[in-house]
Amino acid sequence: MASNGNGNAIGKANGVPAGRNGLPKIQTAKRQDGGAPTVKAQTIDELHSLQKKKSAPTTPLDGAQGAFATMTEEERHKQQLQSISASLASLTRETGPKLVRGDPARQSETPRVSHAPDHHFAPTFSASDSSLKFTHVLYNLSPAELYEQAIKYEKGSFITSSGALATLSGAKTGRSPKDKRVVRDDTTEDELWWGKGSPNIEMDEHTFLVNRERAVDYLNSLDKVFVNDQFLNWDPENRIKVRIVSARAYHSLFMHNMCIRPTPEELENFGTPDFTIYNAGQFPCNRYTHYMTSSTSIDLNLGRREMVILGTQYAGEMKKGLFGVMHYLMPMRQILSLHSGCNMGKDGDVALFFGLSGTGKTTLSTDHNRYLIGDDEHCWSDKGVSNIEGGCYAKCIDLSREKEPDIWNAIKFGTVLENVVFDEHTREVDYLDKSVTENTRAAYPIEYIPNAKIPCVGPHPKNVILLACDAFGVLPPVSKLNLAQTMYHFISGYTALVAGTEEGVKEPRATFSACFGAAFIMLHPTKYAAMLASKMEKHGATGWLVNTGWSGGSYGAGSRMKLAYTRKIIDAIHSGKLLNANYKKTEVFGLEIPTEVEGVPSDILDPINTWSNKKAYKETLLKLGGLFKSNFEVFLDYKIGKDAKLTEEIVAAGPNF
Ligand SMILES: Nc1ncnc2c1ncn2[C@@H]1O[C@H](COP(=O)(O)OP(=O)(O)O)[C@@H](O)[C@H]1O
Ligand SMILES: C=C(OP(=O)(O)O)C(=O)O
Ligand SMILES: [Ca+2]
Ligand SMILES: [Mn+2]
Repeated sequence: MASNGNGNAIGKANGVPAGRNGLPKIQTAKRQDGGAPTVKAQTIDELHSLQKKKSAPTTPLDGAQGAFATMTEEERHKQQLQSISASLASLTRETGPKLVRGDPARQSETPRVSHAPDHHFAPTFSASDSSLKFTHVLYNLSPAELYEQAIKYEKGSFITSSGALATLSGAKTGRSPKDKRVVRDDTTEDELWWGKGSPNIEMDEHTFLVNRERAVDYLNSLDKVFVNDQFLNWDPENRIKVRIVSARAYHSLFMHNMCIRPTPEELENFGTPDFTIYNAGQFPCNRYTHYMTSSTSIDLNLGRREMVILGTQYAGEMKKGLFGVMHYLMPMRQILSLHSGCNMGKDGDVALFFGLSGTGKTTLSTDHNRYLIGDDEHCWSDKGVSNIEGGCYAKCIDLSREKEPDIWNAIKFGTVLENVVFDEHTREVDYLDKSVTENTRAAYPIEYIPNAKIPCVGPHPKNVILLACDAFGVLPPVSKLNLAQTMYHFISGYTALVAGTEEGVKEPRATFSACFGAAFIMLHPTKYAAMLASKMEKHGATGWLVNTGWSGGSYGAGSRMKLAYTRKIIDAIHSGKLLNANYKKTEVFGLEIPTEVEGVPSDILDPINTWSNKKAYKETLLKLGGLFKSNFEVFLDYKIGKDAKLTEEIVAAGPNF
């Protein structure tokens, strides 16, 4: 600042006499008390030990409540280690792994090493070296601790300028649905959906155990493993306890963000998990193992309540794997599991956003004017809706502060940023850069969204919005559906697979995925459809089909629907205005489309107006209609619900030409 004749400006700052260059002089004078305050430490090690106070996350008890209130910290640790030791025990050897709590690198600082009780440890000559080593358990670490672990030990971990943890997921940057297998046993044989169209590719119990042993051996061969004990489902009566054993801080932080985080009291009473994931993703499966067709295998065993991951580090496998488990467990309790986002207006009006990956569930459910219940996985029970997860997983390719401010602001300390590219020096992320993958992702706790509704539950939905990203550009931006049409489109699950989320998809391609989540459903689609129909009917919900894909031509010729327009359409659905608009019926699909929506140019509402070549439009429309018809053929033999009339209506609700 230039001097303007004010004597204080140069001579003194805050009353401290100025030294050379006008800067305040450094105080070196001795204090009256005989010296500057000194730390209460005699050695450097002691000084460092002062830095950290004992706290909750790894020792979750404040002593007051709970059945274990009388337990000492040591006893509690012992019990936790016993439970984890049981999780990690080999099924073929006599000895369980010897577990130690804490970071092996820090053992000098925390000398109190508690050994896992080795109940069946009896040294024999058959014991291998693996049973003689220790495995350190990093249990429910905090985000800060996980950052340190990642940055120290995992190549490709960096802190971005906004504080997020940038990581690389390795060779796989999307899910591998073709490598996902489900154990077919006497029970699942009858219960699950097998065969054409089903995501459940079978494997036998023995092969599962071979892969399980491989994963467990790999994990036990490491110096340390991360263990997360967390919950799924905000409906307290239907909460599921999950344990995730993984080798990377990245995976542990991802699940910390994505699952529901237990309070210290809840963790204290955690007990035995209902489901366990063994994530040995850095280690491949063995191609000589029966059924293995690549180095990647994601194996689900519902009987054992376990999942094994080999040969992929893509973190989405864990959350979507658990989603599959919920698609099995919840319908058994008459609860419908939904691959949908969910939000609620100020008046308590709830909307569901169904859609396949990349169609806009996360983007459109994250709405500054509404409460976010969740972005991806929900349950609909007799009491209303509940989120399964405790976090969101947003696509961030082309993310901008202007278009998606809430997601932008959620990318801060604690958030996992997968496979993004950033400036080497400033660590500013370039969200346009697809060098690593188009499927760049951010995983953050749901409370990072300012309007998150905690607990993440709400009343029965009023609107059921089916999102389709139509790469052909012939579906209208919005159509109002009757119940039969809603069911037809729900079972069809049409969209274009957008590049990146699944391996090998490089450009949008038409796909049909039953219930908008065929990769995750475990029962026949008509089971979920029947539940959805009866719930929508009972609670008077309206169905909508929203095309978030192309307009003005197919992919390559037209362009993606403007997000601003889609938001206006969604606003009109929420407000109830669209329910009472004027409608006309389209050819072929017989969809009811509004003639006007506030804030949206009327001419785009009927896609024919946006195509310069009307003949090409008509041909493309018929082509898509044909794809719908042939896709639906496999469902014609099934009855939906108890009422045969509904089935007939649903079949008739498809394209007609
Ligand atoms: N009209 C639109 N509606 C919704 N999303 C759009 C639209 N146009 C572009 N997008 C982009 O498409 C992507 C949708 O991804 P996301 O919301 O994460 O999907 P999902 O949660 O269903 O997997 C986002 O990157 C979003 O910015
Ligand atoms: C993470 C995924 O889901 P979504 O794109 O629906 O968020 C996925 O399909 O792998
Ligand atoms: Ca999805
Ligand atoms: Mn999503």
